[in-house]
Amino acid sequence: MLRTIGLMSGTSLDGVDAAWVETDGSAIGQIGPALTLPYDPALRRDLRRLLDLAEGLPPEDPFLADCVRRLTARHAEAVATLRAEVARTLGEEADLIGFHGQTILHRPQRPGDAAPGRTWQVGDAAWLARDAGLPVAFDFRSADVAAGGQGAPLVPVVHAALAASLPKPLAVLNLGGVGNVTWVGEDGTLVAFDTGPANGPLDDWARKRAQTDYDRDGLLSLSGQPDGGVLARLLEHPYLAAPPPKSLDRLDFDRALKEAGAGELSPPDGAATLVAFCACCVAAASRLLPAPPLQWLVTGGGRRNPAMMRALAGALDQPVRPVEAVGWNGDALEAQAFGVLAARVWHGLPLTFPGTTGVAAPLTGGRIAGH
Ligand SMILES: Nc1ncnc2c1ncn2[C@@H]1O[C@H](COP(=O)(O)OP(=O)(O)OP(=O)(O)O)[C@@H](O)[C@H]1O
Ligand SMILES: CC(=O)N[C@H]1[C@@H]2OC[C@@H](O2)[C@@H](O)[C@@H]1O[C@H](C)C(=O)O
Repeated sequence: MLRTIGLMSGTSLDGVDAAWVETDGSAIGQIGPALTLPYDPALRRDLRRLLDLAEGLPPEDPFLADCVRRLTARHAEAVATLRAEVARTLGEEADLIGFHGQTILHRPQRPGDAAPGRTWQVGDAAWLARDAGLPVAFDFRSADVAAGGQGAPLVPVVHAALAASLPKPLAVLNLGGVGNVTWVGEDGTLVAFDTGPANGPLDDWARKRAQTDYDRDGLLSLSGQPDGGVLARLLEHPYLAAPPPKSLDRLDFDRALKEAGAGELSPPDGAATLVAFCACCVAAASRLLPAPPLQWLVTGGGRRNPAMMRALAGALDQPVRPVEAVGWNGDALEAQAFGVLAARVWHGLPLTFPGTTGVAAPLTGGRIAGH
């Protein structure tokens, strides 16, 4: 087994998650410590700006280069801190790093698109490999997009490995900036796709209208009422009923939100409407699954929002529980997954599947720096 450190900087731009896990890419051995290093407000703001600029940005843009340098340095700090913790608590080292980087643009090919798809994760893997003195697996998504796949989600294969002994069918719901679901059938069949926006628009709303980074503990949304009209207009979005495979950019619903009139609501009602919309997106996703799951296990920061968990319980017909109910760590899961995916890159195992990204056949991907 390889001793991996997985690193994930998700679409909510709140910081980098790092986790240590022993794995051969298929089985998961010892699970070690995990941590999150938050980004300082300036880096958060600049990464958010990068998302808006990404489309026309040349790779050598100096603002981009500066963001990449600061982002990579924070990842290196996370690696060093976690390695010290692993040495102290387990007496272990690491063999391999899995470095997702920061997605700044995600536009896989959609039906009818003339242009080829594109997905862009930034981060300096070669620099990180030199700094850590370890090989670094990176660029997990582009081979899949180049082969006509969605390039996301990637974590389902790891959800399935973790869920090996749980009753099926099972749904794992990740509520990060964007939401995504993994459905695992009784025979191991995997179906996975992005459900819709999750915390991304809610974070933007909280920042713009309530001067807070996010809807902490659901306080803002719990004090408002969803607006039926705005919600009904949002629910007409064709993404929701479209069959998988499908995936989203962090900003894909911004225009729809504006056109639906979400911006005119009061801060609490706007937040309540965004929470309700996220839950309705998940309910729409549930109608696209091959069979109803026995339960929904919720991971990602959204599970910490009581308003979100309440809305989900109301919108879904099956029990909804945080992943901690089955002993997983919902703050570390994505980082652990990128450790496992790094081992898969190392061993040349497929990362993506027809049921996850829509590639024609299981496909390998990723590259290794510092090897
Ligand atoms: N206590 C809390 N109350 C409400 N919301 C919370 C709380 N803690 C975290 N969140 C939400 O979770 C978000 C972070 O979630 P997470 O770390 O899963 O996202 P991510 O990994 O960046 O995104 P993605 O999975 O889309 O890549 C925060 O931006 C915030 O909106
Ligand atoms: C392009 C990209 O970075 N997508 C992320 C994003 O955040 C959640 C959702 O959208 C998911 O599809 C994906 O991340 C997880 C880690 C995945 O690939 O499984």
